[in-house]
Formats: sequence, C-alpha cells, structure tokens
Amino acid sequence: MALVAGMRVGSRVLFRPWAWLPGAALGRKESAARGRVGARGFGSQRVLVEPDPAAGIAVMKLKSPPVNSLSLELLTEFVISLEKLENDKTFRGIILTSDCPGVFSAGLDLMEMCGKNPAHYAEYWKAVQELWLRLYLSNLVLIAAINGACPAGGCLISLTCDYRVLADNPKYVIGLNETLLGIVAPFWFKDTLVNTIGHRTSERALQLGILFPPAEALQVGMVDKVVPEDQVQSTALSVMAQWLSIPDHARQLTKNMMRKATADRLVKQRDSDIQNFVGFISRDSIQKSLQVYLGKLRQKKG
Ligand SMILES: CCCCC/C=C\CCCC/C=C/C(=O)SCCNC(=O)CCNC(=O)[C@H](O)C(C)(C)COP(=O)(O)OP(=O)(O)OC[C@H]1O[C@@H](n2cnc3c(N)ncnc32)[C@H](O)[C@@H]1OP(=O)(O)O
Repeated sequence: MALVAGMRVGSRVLFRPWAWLPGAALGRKESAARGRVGARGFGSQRVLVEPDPAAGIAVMKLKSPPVNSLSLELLTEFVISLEKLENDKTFRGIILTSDCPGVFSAGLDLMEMCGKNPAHYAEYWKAVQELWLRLYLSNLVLIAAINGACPAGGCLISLTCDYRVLADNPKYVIGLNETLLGIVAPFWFKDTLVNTIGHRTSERALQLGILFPPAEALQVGMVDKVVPEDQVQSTALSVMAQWLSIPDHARQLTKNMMRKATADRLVKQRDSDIQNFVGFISRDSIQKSLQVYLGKLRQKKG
C-alpha cells in the first residue's frame, strides 16, 4: 500500500493530512476542514488560531505544554488548522508562535521515538513529513514569531517560514542539534537549513549540533530579525504587512520556484525516507542514546 496520503489534481498534489489517522472519519473531517474560518477564532486543544479576517491574517499559537514537543496529536492538529486557513481565501498570511512560555517548540516528541513499534514510528514520521511539506509549500505568507527556545524540529518549523523574528533572550537558542542526541537530521532537514544559511555554515552547524543564541543566529542568517521580547508580535505584524504588499500570485509563484525542487526531493522518496527512519530509530544503539538524552533532560530539574 502506498504510504503517501495524497491525490493528484492536475499538476498539484493535495495532501489529506487526516488520511493517515487511524480509523479517521474522512468525510466528516474533510468537510469540517473545508469550512470557512470566519472571524470567531477556532482551533483545537493544542493549536489556537486567532483570525483577523479584515487584515487577511491569522495568528497560530502552539499550546501543547510544557514545551510544545511535536507529538502525533500536535502534528495532526497543526496540519488541520493550516489546511483550514489555506482553504479560506480570506487569509493571506499566518504568524506562527507559541503559547508556552519560554519555548517555541522543543522539536520532535522524544516519547514518540522511544520504545514504540515500527508501525508507530512509520505513522509518526509520515506525520512529520506531512507537516513539513504543508508548511514548506504553503501559499500563505508564514512569519515565525519565535518567543522561546527553538531546537531541532522546532527550528525546522521556523525554517519553513518566509521570515523569522526571534526574541532577544540568551535562553532562546535555535538550531538543528540532532547530533547532540546521537541522531541524524534527515536530508530534507539539512536541505531546509542549507537553503536558509548556506552550505558551509550548515555543515558546521549540523555536525556540531549548534544551538545559536540570538545574536549569532542573526549573524549566520538563521533568523532575520532579533528584537526585545515584548516586540516580537508587533514586529511580526509589521513584517507581515510588508510581505502582503506584494501581489499574491507573483509572490506565490516565486516562492514555489524557490522551494519546489527541495520539496519534490522528499515527495519522490517519502516511503523510503519512512523506511530509513524506522530502521534507524529502531536500532538498539539509537534507542539507548535517546533514553540517555531523556534522562539528562529529566535530571536537569532535580
Ligand atoms: C541516516 C538516516 C537518517 C534517517 C532519519 C533518522 C533519524 C531521525 C531524525 C530525527 C530528527 C529529530 C528531531 C528532533 O526534533 S529531536 C528533539 C530534539 N529536541 C531537543 O533536543 C530539545 C530538548 N528539550 C530541551 O532542551 C528543553 O526541554 C527546552 C526545550 C530548552 C525547554 O527547557 P525547560 O523549559 O527547562 O523544560 P524542561 O527541559 O524541564 O522540559 C519539560 C518537560 O518536557 C520534556 N521534554 C523536553 N523536550 C522534549 C522533547 N523534545 N520530547 C519529549 N519531551 C520533552 C522534559 O523531559 C520534561 O519532562 P518531565 O517534566 O517529565 O521531566
């Protein structure tokens, strides 16, 4: 059975994020997801959406305490919220931020990658791929208002955005630190980073698993602006206004031209990428590394 949940319409592949949900009631979810968003705000347990239809934008806040780790549930709700906004012509841009104090997102949920069975790992990885593809190829303007620490998968999410504003706090580090956990960022994480900060800087950052504090993140181009914490949201809004001053069709075609080849690389090998992940993460040595890392995270408190 093909692992990719998508259908082709003309030259466009429409992904159905819920299609991989176990026992998903496709018709009901699909019709709900295609409804108009309106002005009232919507969301789910873990993703809060505050629409401003007059401005054509929505603020999307991740709220999966304590650290917005990307569990299967959060990934699912994230994709569904994104699709709702994508399908409503009212919206031209999203500001993506966190509702969890001090953390934008702790990245992939380590509990989803530890002590589970291969079918679970496959389902989880497919959801991670789905979110990345959705974000990376979004027609909307995506601005990340990074109001907290932003490691690994959290950083990846911010890198899919068109612009990143980071709060100036030394604790708010950002980067792909996978090697510090004894794991490896897959090629599409790497590609996303290279497309943002260039090859040589990525090579060093990825091998060393560097988590950049704000000034360095700005210097290497990992973020576009660093501002005082209380100005992150207002800065994101004014940057959004600038991006929305460009005609959508011209901006969208340009974005697609810049990003499609990178996304296609994963689209063409989604199944083998899932198999690679499952094989890699199931190794005893990798499971041990992750357990050690989780232990260190827990010890930090005590
Ligand atoms: C060659 C082929 C390759 C194929 C592909 C193969 C490999 C797979 C690649 C996978 C790519 C992985 C990407 C990732 O995103 S891995 C996750 C990396 N994330 C991190 O390293 C961040 C870890 N967390 C932290 O550093 C901190 O928690 C913090 C985000 C800076 C926040 O600090 P603080 O506010 O002090 O909170 P705590 O550390 O006290 O954490 C609170 C509780 O949350 C738990 N936690 C933290 N992060 C995670 C996580 N990512 N997943 C699950 N749980 C997490 C932490 O243990 C605490 O739990 P407790 O209250 O029960 O102790």
